Amino acid sequence: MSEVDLSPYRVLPVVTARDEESTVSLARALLAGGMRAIEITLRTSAALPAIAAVSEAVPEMQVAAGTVTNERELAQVVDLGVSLALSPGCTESLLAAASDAPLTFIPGVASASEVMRVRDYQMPVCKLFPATVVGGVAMLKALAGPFPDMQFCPTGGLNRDNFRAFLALPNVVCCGGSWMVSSDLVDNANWNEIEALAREAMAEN
Ligand SMILES: O=C[C@H](O)COP(=O)(O)O
Ligand SMILES: CC(=O)C(=O)O
Repeated sequence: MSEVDLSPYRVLPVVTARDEESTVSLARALLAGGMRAIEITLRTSAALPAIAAVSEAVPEMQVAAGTVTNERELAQVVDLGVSLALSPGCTESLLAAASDAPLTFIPGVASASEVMRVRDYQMPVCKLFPATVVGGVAMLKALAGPFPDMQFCPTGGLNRDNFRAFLALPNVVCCGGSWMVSSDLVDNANWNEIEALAREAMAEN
């Protein structure tokens, strides 16, 4: 595994790609609002071309692949030259493949046992998913006790009202969310509002 440091990004926008053109416009709006990383989830057939297009057209942006759920998808993003990949979960086969892959991998966890499984692979950062469902801030405070060496990127249920409480925790390196890239904003090409929401999220972090 290589090491991409998530700490400078603070808020990772979690994007569902519609097509290459709109995802490039979206990435430009996020960048204009001060965001320097974007997670493009493998939830649509547009995702892989959109990852390639944003990497090419917006080189200032750290492009991450999200929703990587198995070895085949991991291989696809490695082939694209992606340097950062995230998953909602942490199967043994995915952890084993990712630990040998030339990228930084952030697996998803929802329990102490899953944190232990990830730590067995010497991966220091986990996505807590779905963060607000599995205990939110209280869960992260509780995990800090047995796992003082682990850092988290809580994702799932975060919004403009609650994300700062997550970022204030010492074991939170970054948080993820889609509130600034909601499908109605993207479908309506509302880049100005996306830029404003990104700027608001990045203020005073
Ligand atoms: O599955 C959802 C994404 O990981 C982000 O979660 P969110 O839409 O609740 O911010
Ligand atoms: C849950 C999430 O953020 C992901 O699919 O990577």
